[in-house]
Amino acid sequence: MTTESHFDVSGEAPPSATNGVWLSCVACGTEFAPFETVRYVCDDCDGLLEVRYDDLPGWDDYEGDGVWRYAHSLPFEEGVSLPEGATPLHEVPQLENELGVDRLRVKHEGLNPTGSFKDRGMTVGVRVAQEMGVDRLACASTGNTSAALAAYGSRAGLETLVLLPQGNVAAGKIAQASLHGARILEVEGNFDTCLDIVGDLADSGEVYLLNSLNPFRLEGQKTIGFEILEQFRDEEGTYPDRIVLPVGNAGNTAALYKCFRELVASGALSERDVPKLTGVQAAGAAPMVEAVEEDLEETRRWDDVETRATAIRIGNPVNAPKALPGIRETGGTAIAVSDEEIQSAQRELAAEGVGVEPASAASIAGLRLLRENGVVTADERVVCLTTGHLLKDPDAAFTAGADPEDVPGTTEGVREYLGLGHE
Ligand SMILES: Cc1ncc(COP(=O)(O)O)c(C=O)c1O
Ligand SMILES: N[C@@H](CCOP(=O)(O)O)C(=O)O
Repeated sequence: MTTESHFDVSGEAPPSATNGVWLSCVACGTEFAPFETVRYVCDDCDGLLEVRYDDLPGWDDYEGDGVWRYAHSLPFEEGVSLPEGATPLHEVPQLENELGVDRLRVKHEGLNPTGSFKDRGMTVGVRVAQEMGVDRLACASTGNTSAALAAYGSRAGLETLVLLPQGNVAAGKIAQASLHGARILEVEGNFDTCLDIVGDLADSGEVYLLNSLNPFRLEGQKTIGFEILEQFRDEEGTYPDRIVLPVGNAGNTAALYKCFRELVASGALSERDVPKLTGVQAAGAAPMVEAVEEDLEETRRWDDVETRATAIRIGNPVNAPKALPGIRETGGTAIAVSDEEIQSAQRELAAEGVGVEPASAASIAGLRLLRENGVVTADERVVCLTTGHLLKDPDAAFTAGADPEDVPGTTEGVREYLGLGHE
């Protein structure tokens, strides 16, 4: 990983900082006060903003469990919490053996309170919304962000509005947003259209945007990285060589990269221990893979996206300017997988007891391809991120799983059906 980069996260607090926290534009470096004015991008150049700290802690500064264990790396000491984080790092011995890597672990973010990693971002994002004094939160969503926003927003007593792409959101996620009290707008258009619209509403101050364009959301998601490194190190005595993750709006890729850079800047992690960030997209929605393969500075917007992994059915990843350097500077890569490969991986994870929604299984499907083409070598220690719970998308689970069988309502009838002997 190179440290000579405008993504360097060390530095002295500017006068505009509040308690050693400020915002900095990743494109031009302009600095802003963090909580005085609501802004999502740079006033000068529209570049993405990131949260900066004058004090970057080391491992010993962390205490407790979950997202708020890492409070010293966050803008506040505590937030609206359900609580979130502290998800397991599963061993998956069959997959490890079959894929042929030295170590394979699965970080299952589906075990967060609303069933996805979005809760990590919302616990911080909603705390910031309270600080800003806003009363209406909003997001565009392929489903999980809306579920998390609805839950954390209602817990904070704030109004929530979610814009979903009509016909392309899994049932479990809409059910969550609905029951947690969000106002749900089903938009004629895809996720990127929803984000364009809610972005306009946010720009005119009608809503507070809690998509991952909001830099505070990514601070919460950054804790996935801290947790993976600590858990892996505690179990294996070393750090993973590679983290493989599904990519949609590219928030997690950006957040993990920021985690690594902060740890390097504080001296808590050496550069040679930084895991290679490896993104996986569905072949029908793969602008990040295209940008990596063609060595583009920016992603091209894909207007027509299609995949059964609806969570990553995204053609214009807003965090690409943060995530592409993350992939490149850590020595990682990006790869596209088919829906069939995703479904097989979903079954393979399920066979080890790990129930995930389709987008999550993309990480395993991608790792398989990268092993087959030799990009990932047999001596690697790999963590695959699984981002959402199986029950988020019951239809996909039924399609991938076995059908229930009708049987008579008697023991004898069931015995006969199963071909078992009589007593
Ligand atoms: C289950 C799931 N996996 C992966 C992703 C992609 O994550 P990111 O947008 O951070 O790339 C999303 C949403 O975008 C998601 O809901
Ligand atoms: N998969 C996401 C898409 C939106 O991503 P975000 O991280 O920008 O909120 C979802 O669940 O909506």
